[in-house]
Amino acid sequence: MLKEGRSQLGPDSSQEPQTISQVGEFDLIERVTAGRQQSPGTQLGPGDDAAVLAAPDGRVVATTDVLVEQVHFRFDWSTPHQVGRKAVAVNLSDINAMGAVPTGVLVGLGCPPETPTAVVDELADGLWEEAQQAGIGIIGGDMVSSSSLTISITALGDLQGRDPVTRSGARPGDVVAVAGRLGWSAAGLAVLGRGFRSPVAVVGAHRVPEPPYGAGPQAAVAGATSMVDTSDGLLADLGHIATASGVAVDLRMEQVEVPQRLTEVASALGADARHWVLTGGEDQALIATFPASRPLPPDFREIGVVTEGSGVTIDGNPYVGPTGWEHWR
Ligand SMILES: Nc1ncnc2c1ncn2[C@@H]1O[C@H](COP(=O)(O)OP(=O)(O)OP(=O)(O)O)[C@@H](O)[C@H]1O
Ligand SMILES: Cc1ncc(C[n+]2csc(CCOP(=O)(O)O)c2C)c(N)n1
Ligand SMILES: [Mg+2]
Ligand SMILES: [Mg+2]
Ligand SMILES: [Mg+2]
Repeated sequence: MLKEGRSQLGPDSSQEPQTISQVGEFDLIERVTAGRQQSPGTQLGPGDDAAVLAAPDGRVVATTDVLVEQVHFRFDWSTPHQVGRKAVAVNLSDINAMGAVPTGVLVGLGCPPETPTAVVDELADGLWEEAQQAGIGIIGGDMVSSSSLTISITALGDLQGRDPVTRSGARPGDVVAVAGRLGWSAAGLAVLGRGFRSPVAVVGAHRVPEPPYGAGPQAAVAGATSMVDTSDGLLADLGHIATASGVAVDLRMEQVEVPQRLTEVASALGADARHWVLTGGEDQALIATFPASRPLPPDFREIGVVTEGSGVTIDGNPYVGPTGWEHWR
């Protein structure tokens, strides 16, 4: 609700404000935070100089991902609600990739003054919906004026007494496995980029990723030696494991599924579905390595092996071309 005296409305102050500059900073904060349900671990939520969260494990997992209009999303391709969900999902995905469970998120929002109030309302609903799906709340944030709409999220998580699963523990002989979708978001991006709005299965995957929440802790319990989420692309993100662990990774292409749905979309667009699966980002799948002696946890499927050496190969051959998204390239 708007508080009297704060809003700078035009001559007819009974009108609902159309833009956020008419609402003002503090009423906007009130608008996006009021009446929301926090998790039991939140001892102090939004409203003070900082929030206070319980840290049951005694350690806190912390990660940040920033999303910028025209770089990470477009409002002619996605609704504000979808953008809000995606912004939280990509952050919770990094908590998942450490083998942790999320405990709270903080949301920094930069908006141009002419941003419609309805856009921020819907964005906030999307942010909250994805957070609440994970059983957490938005425990704080910041609102500033900016030239393009920017969402900077910090996610916090709990290791539940387990060691974090880092990028650096893969060992020769380990199996490489994946949980979640690969290539779907890139297919959706290609469809939207050509001016189409369907098929909804791929467009939806681009608008709101579906990270395999729960598979991260599952991998940790199953003894994963390394893990990363796919934000830039399978080959690029596997490259982070190879580099950090000082090993080579070889993908076995007969094990890497190229879904029929993606093949159909690719053939309609004259594109290459295999390329989407190997280098498409933003699916927020998990790639992990496991000792070959241990059974893979249920959400994971084998896609390759870890060997001695360096870099990522496919059936022993290097991949030619960009392996994933890189900013400024
Ligand atoms: N400006 C920065 N200052 C300090 N550390 C940073 C900065 N930018 C990135 N990092 C760190 O570098 C590492 C890699 O960052 P990156 O953003 O690639 O990770 P990610 O979130 O897994 O990937 P993505 O951004 O594609 O989702 C992370 O540990 C991140 O915290
Ligand atoms: C309008 C628009 N154009 C292009 C893309 C594709 N894209 C942007 S950032 C990124 C990698 C992950 O980002 P980060 O590394 O910052 O986490 C990808 C694949 C998009 N989502 N929206
Ligand atoms: Mg990551
Ligand atoms: Mg990330
Ligand atoms: Mg990235």
